[in-house]
Amino acid sequence: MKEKKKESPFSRLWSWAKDYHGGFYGSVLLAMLGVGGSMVAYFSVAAMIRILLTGGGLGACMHWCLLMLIGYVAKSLCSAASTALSHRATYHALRDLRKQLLAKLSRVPMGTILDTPSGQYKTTIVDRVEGMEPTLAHLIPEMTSNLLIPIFIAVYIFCIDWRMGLASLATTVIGMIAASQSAKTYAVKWDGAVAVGRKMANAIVEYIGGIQIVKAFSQSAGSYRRYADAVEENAVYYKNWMKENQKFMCIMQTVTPSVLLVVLPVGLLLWSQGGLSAADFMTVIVLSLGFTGPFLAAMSFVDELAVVGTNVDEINDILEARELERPEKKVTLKDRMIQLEQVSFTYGKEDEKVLSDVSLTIRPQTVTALVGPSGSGKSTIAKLIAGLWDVSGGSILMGGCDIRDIPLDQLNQQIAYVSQDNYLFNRTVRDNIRMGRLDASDREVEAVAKAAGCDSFIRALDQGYDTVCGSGGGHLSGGEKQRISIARAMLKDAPIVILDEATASVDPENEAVIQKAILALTKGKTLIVIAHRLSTIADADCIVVVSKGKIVAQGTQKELLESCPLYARMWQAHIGTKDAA
Ligand SMILES: Nc1ncnc2c1ncn2[C@@H]1O[C@H](COP(=O)(O)OP(=O)(O)OP(=O)(O)O)[C@@H](O)[C@H]1O
Repeated sequence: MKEKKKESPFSRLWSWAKDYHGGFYGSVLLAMLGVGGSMVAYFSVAAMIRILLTGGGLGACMHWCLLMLIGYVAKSLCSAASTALSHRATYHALRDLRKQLLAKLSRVPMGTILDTPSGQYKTTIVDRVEGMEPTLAHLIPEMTSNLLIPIFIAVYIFCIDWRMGLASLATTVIGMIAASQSAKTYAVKWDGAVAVGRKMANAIVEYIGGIQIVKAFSQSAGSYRRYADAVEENAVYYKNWMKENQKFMCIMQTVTPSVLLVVLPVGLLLWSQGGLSAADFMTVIVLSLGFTGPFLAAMSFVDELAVVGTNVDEINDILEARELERPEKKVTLKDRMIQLEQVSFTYGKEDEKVLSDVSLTIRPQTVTALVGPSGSGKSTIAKLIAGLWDVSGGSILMGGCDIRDIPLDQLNQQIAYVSQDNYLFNRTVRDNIRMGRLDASDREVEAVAKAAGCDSFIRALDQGYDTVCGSGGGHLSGGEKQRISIARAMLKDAPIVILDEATASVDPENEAVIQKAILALTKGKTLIVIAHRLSTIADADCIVVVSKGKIVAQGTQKELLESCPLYARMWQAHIGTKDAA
């Protein structure tokens, strides 16, 4: 079977900018008019020399002077308009591309996102996309026009005398060979530069993320090996690369403009033998001088050409990543019953099963608690129900429908999930709570905060509800973040609420307040709660004991105390801790 031809990076980039092709065509046209305008000066000088050598008058020369002025004005106006048009088209295209990338991330499995260091996403979405700017805004209009004009002049010189045509091209050909060598090494080296750059970005993101630990253990930036090594490696890589590349660039930049070194001797020889008129000789001299400027300008984009492939591939890797396969069309759910049927799950390696053969029925409007030792798989069960990951085996049904057959939006509307990390965005407290339901009024936000037991501490903050939470909620304590996360989930008013260790960071007094609030706010809803403090879930309709990825028992507290030794031990340990406290 014929293998599908890989799309070139340029056609891919061009297709990403498809809504703005008109702007790019316009900018190329204007750029060509601009370079053409700048060429008028050379043609005018050549024409004036021809006039003077053939005994023409001053009047004729004045016409050429006027044309030169018009050419200059046209060049300035057209170049400015071309730049404006190409940048407008480019930044709109880059904006759309960034939106597309972010939208894509919401459709890929969590595993893909968690397995990718966040520094890498930042580099791709911010830096690589920005790296497309020179290609779209400059390379397309400027390189095209700067290449076409010299070709036009070269044809003109060939028409005057083909030998002079060859002479005027000699240094440009050498320059092109050097430029192609530079481009070849550039493309290879750029791949390496991307790799060391990515390593450095990841190390920096990790370093900043763990800055508290670095400080707590008196580790200075220099002693943080991975970070320091990555920075050093990046610097050394660029230094060596630039050293290697320099020779090609030097050849191109010094040989190409020295066109007269060839044109003058060849022209003199032809003129002395009567093969070339003085007027034609002068015309060729002037035109060949005007020829190298645009050519060198065009060659300055060779580096950009070389990096396009790597940048486009990196962006494309995200755009083409496998998506969670979900239908678009809403389905009818019979009820809100959740059923796990022989669910197995692995985060990565097939032989490292985190859950195996888990079957569980969660009836609507009941409280189900998942308990068990650390690492037994409780959070994983919650994440699978919330649809953050796909099961590896078996199925999860909601209202009789496999959750893989429910559109992501519809599933999201059914579930409010408070995760362990209680992540808050670097926005105001009000905005963070409002993320539960974007159209909620200020009054509704405050009412839900009051119900979740956080109104009084929010009001005590410097700016009250308008206090900015800091990156990841860093300006607030663990318990405060947790309570705001609960309020956010409550505002969503989804029929199913999943609380993953929602009371772990709260002191006993507040825990009681929150428990009361949670019970009041989840009245009539299905509540799935994961709590290490067993006293908080003692009244649950069903307590599910998870151990080593399996469900070992389920029932009420009373039933489990009698029938499940693991639960009885956990309860005793919990009571013991409480007594000790
Ligand atoms: N993103 C992940 N990638 C790989 N392994 C993971 C991931 N998340 C959890 N695990 C592993 O899966 C197992 C179950 O983890 P899970 O968080 O579900 O346990 P848990 O019972 O909720 O634990 P805890 O009570 O300590 O939160 C653990 O061995 C854990 O190391």
